[in-house]
Amino acid sequence: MGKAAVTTAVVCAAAACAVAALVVRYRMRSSGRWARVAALLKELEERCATPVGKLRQVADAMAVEMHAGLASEGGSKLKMLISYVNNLPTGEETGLFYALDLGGTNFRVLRVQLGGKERHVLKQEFEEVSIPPLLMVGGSDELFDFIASALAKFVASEGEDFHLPVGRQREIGFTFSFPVRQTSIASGTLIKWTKGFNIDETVGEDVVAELTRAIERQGLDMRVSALINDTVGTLAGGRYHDNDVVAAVILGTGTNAAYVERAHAIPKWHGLLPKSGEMVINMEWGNFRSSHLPLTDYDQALDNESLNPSEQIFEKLISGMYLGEILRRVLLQLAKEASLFGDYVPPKLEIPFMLRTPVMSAMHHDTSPDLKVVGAKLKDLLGIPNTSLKARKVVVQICDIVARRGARLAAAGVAGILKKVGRDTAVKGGESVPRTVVAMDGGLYEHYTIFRECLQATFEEMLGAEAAASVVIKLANDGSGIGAALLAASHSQYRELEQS
Ligand SMILES: Nc1ncnc2c1ncn2[C@@H]1O[C@H](COP(=O)(O)OP(=O)(O)O)[C@@H](O)[C@H]1O
Ligand SMILES: O=P(O)(O)OC[C@H]1O[C@@H](O)[C@H](O)[C@@H](O)[C@@H]1O
Repeated sequence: MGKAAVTTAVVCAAAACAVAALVVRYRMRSSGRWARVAALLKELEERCATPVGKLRQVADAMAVEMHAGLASEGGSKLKMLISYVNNLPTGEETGLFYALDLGGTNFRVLRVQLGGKERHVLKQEFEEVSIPPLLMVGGSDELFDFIASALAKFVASEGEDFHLPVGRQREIGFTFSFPVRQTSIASGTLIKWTKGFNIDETVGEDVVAELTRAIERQGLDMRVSALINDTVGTLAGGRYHDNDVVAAVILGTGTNAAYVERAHAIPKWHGLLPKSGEMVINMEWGNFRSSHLPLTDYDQALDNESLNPSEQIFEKLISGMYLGEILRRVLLQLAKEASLFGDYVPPKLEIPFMLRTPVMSAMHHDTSPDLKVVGAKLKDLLGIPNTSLKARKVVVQICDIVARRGARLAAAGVAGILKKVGRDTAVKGGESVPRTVVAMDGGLYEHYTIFRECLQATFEEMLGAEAAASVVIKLANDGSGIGAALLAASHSQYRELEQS
């Protein structure tokens, strides 16, 4: 073989060796990378684990904290707020009533013409607007003026089908989805903001007075006849259609629960005992905290960097505002520590709340063989193109771990309430336990199917088939809107006139 040929052969051989070495190095690095991914996934799974024994401890702790919160003000992280609702709708309510529902993401205005026992809701109309994020952290008057102006526009569109007796004021049920220390059915001071709201000047103020002033600034002649939390509204709306409703849970941007307590079981209540012998309690369960909660470093970091550090820990584990953010934090860690998306960290993955729960839900529900929805969301929203199927599968696995932890903890919360009211077993004191209904609402519960189904299955796993058979957990869609209007009706300033 000539010299040139030998040289060529040697060069080719060397090149081949180099390529082989590169391939081996790549494969080794790649296998090392996926081993690191697997290790981090395993650690996450272990830290987020919610075996049924742990869930029972969470449920027991919830029931204990409920007792403590009813015993004295400040007795527990659970505020167990008196709602001043001691008569739930009878179904006989009649007339035109408005409802305003200020939630964590959306603001809804609603009007309803009630037709009494036989005819119930004759007609209802509502509008929903997203709350401009800047108003959540701006001035108090700006927020309430935004609400009042939306109300004024809505009232102006009132049609012939809605009618009010001559000379009467339009009345409003005001649903305010934040913790309020109520002083009556239609007054109460804001304890603190939660979720994405943070307006210092409103804290400690009477939110009905704030709204009333804003309504006057709009030149509207309307009166707030009931101030309620959205869980209380959902309970009232649920009871309107099903007399067995004893509790309501919201799983939306935030999370919370309300339930019907026996008035004599509220040591901190020094008012007159209501004739009904009952009082609806707004638990503010988002602030629940227990050593049994499976907290990870991701949760800790999220809490430390939130608007309300060390507050609303239960809410930060299970509600819509936070599930997507937890997922983002885990993906960021895997991108940094295990090059999940290759040798660079996608810049958008560094931005807090860049990954919202509806996107997480869409990826989690992707059933396509190549997970193309996952690929598209990663590319379009996070600027991560050309992800491998392997990486997409990891994303779905993390969605599953985070969402199931949230759903299982929510189920434990419901079990805790039922334990408090003695409805968590099939038989109590020799008597079979009556049918018990928990009204659910909120965009997370309504739209995140895997989350909702996991909550239901976990609840049955915790209680056992026999006890769970007497408990119905059902969606009470927009219960808080109708509920607020019903409670406005049952506390109307004209009620005595109608009864006389
Ligand atoms: N398709 C979805 N999948 C999962 N979560 C969703 C979806 N749509 C909305 N959500 C969650 O529901 C929340 C809105 O809940 P909703 O009850 O409608 O309003 P609010 O919390 O303002 O009362 C959103 O913040 C989001 O976290
Ligand atoms: O309907 P949203 O906005 O998800 O609110 C649910 C709960 O969110 C919590 O943050 C509030 O403290 C509760 O009062 C409220 O009920």
